[in-house]
Amino acid sequence: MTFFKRILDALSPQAQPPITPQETPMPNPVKLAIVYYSTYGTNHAMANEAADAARAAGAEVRLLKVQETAPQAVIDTQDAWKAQQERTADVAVASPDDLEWANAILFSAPTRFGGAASQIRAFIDTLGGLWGTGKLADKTFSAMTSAQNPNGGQETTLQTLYITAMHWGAILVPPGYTDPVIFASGGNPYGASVTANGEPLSDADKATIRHQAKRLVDVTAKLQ
Ligand SMILES: Cc1cc2nc3c(=O)[nH]c(=O)nc-3n(C[C@H](O)[C@H](O)[C@H](O)COP(=O)(O)O)c2cc1C
Repeated sequence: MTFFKRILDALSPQAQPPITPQETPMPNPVKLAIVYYSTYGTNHAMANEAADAARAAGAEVRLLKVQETAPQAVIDTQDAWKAQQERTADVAVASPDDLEWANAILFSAPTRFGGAASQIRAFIDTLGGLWGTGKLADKTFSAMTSAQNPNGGQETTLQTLYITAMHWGAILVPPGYTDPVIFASGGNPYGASVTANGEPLSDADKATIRHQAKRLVDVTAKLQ
């Protein structure tokens, strides 16, 4: 084989296997921790949708539920709550180590009387050690919520989660009005805000959640 033939062979299309986007590993993938609490399944579905979109955007994702704090005897009195607990028995429970690992964080929590469910606040209250050693600073952060009513307190829930993230020194990445899908799902610029009515997520809600998750990954990648 001549020298030139060897060069031509090496450059021929057959010598180079086609590279598909799935096969191209990101050199430095965004590490996203999606931390949710869900009594009945809405925020779990939101977290799943966000995880799917974030992975499609190239992120390495940990999908994590927070530890339930309600007594089992109380959960057992509600079939829907118990069913959700059983459905998600295999989902890993979030720990401070997961937030230390992540460089992007997405919270999803139900609205309770205008604030985030106490289960997610209880997880937040375990983060003092990380915060105290500066390990929560400089991570990107975004938040999602649901409430039974269209104006049942979603905005205050998201704002209080963002206030917490500001105490960490996080970089807030709300969706704002960066895409028309935000308007179609109610127009909340702070984050995806589902009206929890027992129905599956609407296409408009899914589109907003996917946009928010992808934007979080894209902005984090630019900052890396
Ligand atoms: C104790 C409690 C307080 C709630 N407070 C509100 C509220 O202030 N406004 C509202 O619209 N829905 C309220 N809800 C409804 C929850 O927001 C709803 O159940 C939740 O968004 C469903 O999310 P999940 O399916 O992920 O649990 C409340 C529910 C509970 C159990």
